[in-house]
Amino acid sequence: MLPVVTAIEMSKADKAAIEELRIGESRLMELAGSEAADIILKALEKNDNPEGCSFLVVCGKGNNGGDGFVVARHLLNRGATVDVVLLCPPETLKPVNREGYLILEAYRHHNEPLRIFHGIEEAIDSITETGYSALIDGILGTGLRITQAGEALPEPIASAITLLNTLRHNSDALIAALDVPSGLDATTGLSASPAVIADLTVTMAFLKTGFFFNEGPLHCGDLHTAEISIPRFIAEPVSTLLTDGEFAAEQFIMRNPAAAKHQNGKVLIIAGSISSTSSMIGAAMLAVKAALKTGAGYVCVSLPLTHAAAMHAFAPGAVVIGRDLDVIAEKARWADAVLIGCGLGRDSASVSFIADLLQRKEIAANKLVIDADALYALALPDLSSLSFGFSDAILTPHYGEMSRLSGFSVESIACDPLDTARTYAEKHRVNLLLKGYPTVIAAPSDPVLLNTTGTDALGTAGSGDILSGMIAALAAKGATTFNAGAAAAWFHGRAGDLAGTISSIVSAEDILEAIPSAIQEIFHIEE
Ligand SMILES: NC(=O)C1=CN([C@@H]2O[C@H](COP(=O)(O)OP(=O)(O)OC[C@H]3O[C@@H](n4cnc5c(N)ncnc54)[C@H](O)[C@@H]3O)[C@@H](O)[C@H]2O)[C@@H](O)CC1
Ligand SMILES: Nc1ncnc2c1ncn2[C@@H]1O[C@H](COP(=O)(O)OP(=O)(O)O)[C@@H](O)[C@H]1O
Ligand SMILES: [K+]
Repeated sequence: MLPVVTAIEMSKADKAAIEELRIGESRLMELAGSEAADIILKALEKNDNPEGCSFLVVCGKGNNGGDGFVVARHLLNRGATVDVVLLCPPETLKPVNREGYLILEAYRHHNEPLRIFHGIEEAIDSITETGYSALIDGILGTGLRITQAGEALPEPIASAITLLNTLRHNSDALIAALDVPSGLDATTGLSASPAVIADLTVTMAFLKTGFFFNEGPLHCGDLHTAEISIPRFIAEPVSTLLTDGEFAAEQFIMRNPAAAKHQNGKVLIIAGSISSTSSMIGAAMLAVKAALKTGAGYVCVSLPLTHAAAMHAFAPGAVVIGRDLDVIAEKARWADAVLIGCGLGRDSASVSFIADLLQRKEIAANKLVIDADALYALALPDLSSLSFGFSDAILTPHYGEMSRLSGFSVESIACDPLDTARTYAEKHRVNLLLKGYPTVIAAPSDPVLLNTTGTDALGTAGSGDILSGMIAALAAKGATTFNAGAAAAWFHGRAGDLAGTISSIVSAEDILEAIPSAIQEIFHIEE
């Protein structure tokens, strides 16, 4: 799994590479610039013949601008035409960046196809053509910190960003951002005003957390990582990792050829409810079917027995038990994992039923997936300490449920889901899967995982019930609830992708049907 770092973690890794490994800063910058030039030319499909291509490289006063000077030189070396805009007086550049700039000045004396504009006004006055192949953004990188979305950037940075976005809009030129699209906070993904909208981002050494949250995905375009000789070990321990297919495959434990149903993952699902005014049996049905489609050998579901026939018609393989607490506790002892919550209801009788269940040792000591109405109950002040008694549990809130559990507003959770999930998991000593895009999976101490599979295809009623059933199945088959949560999020996202070509019309039933393909696909990747 790839590391994903904050701006502070990146700067620590830079510092460690320079001080501990004694890699010179100019060596890092040389690699950053030459790799970026290579990646940009490949993205333009001009790697074999860059001659005839022209580039505009805009350089700020920090090291991001330093990367820009190196990119400009390598593009010139490959035969391209280059215009460079320097946004600050050259004498204010720090030595490593001034060196890059002075080399370019020296190139000019050799009649290279290079123009250097000093200041944004000179650039705007001189740039008449719109025939650039790409516009390269070396204005701001990980050094930018913003405190709120839409924060105004000062001049000349604001005009430089506007120039890039306008040229992109009025021509065929792509914007390639160096390290981070300028104006985007590399840690939070909050964007300043204005901020570069890149077609591709060539990031140095490691992906940044800000690419995945808030406005990050809207600004980055295609993500490429440049290897700049900052080895992974120097960034350890990594606090955030990106899930991938290989990780998901490892958590999917295959059936033993000689194994019977009760050896292939026994799941107990306590879900669904019926009142005089409504029925939420569908939530139980989706969770049950999802667990079966994810390969659970045996699924038992507790729901009002009046609905057993409907459940049998939908999922004949499932066994139905009623609501007797002792019968449920006995089944929990039999099960390898228990899922509680989907559609259980929020009236006082349902809440006390859930509280009774969560205090039963057969349930609390088992692998436990807690979703929906069980999260509602757990958020009540009297019950919030119950999570300390769980052996291996995962809570699966969306932002609304997280708000109730944590007391933070949905807005503040959306602003920093990574920190919200990490802090809650640490404080309550429980695993937490915070649903969203991306989904964040946090444990009390392990690194946090990010899952980026899935699209708005998953934004349909019942999609979360399906995810819970999938987590319970993977946990029952042998994974820890943390790993089962992260792997299920991966498969769930892929099932959404495979469920239909038009994401806007994907339904919960379509996602269910696509689960086997999403799992099979992983094993094809591995072959
Ligand atoms: N050794 C290193 O540190 C390496 C750094 N590299 C590059 O260096 C970049 C980071 O360089 P720097 O730390 O110099 O920072 P930047 O080049 O990102 O620029 C920081 C500048 O932005 C200004 N700034 C910060 N917040 C602002 C705000 N809210 N409004 C207006 N201005 C603001 C700062 O005063 C500073 O002048 C990386 O993104 C990467 O491109 C790479 O060359 C690899 C090696
Ligand atoms: N636009 C989206 N992109 C990616 N994933 C999404 C999107 N919208 C919803 N999802 C995913 O769909 C699921 C919805 O869960 P939830 O809100 O609990 O649904 P329900 O309560 O209807 O079962 C979560 O896993 C969430 O991450
Ligand atoms: K940049």
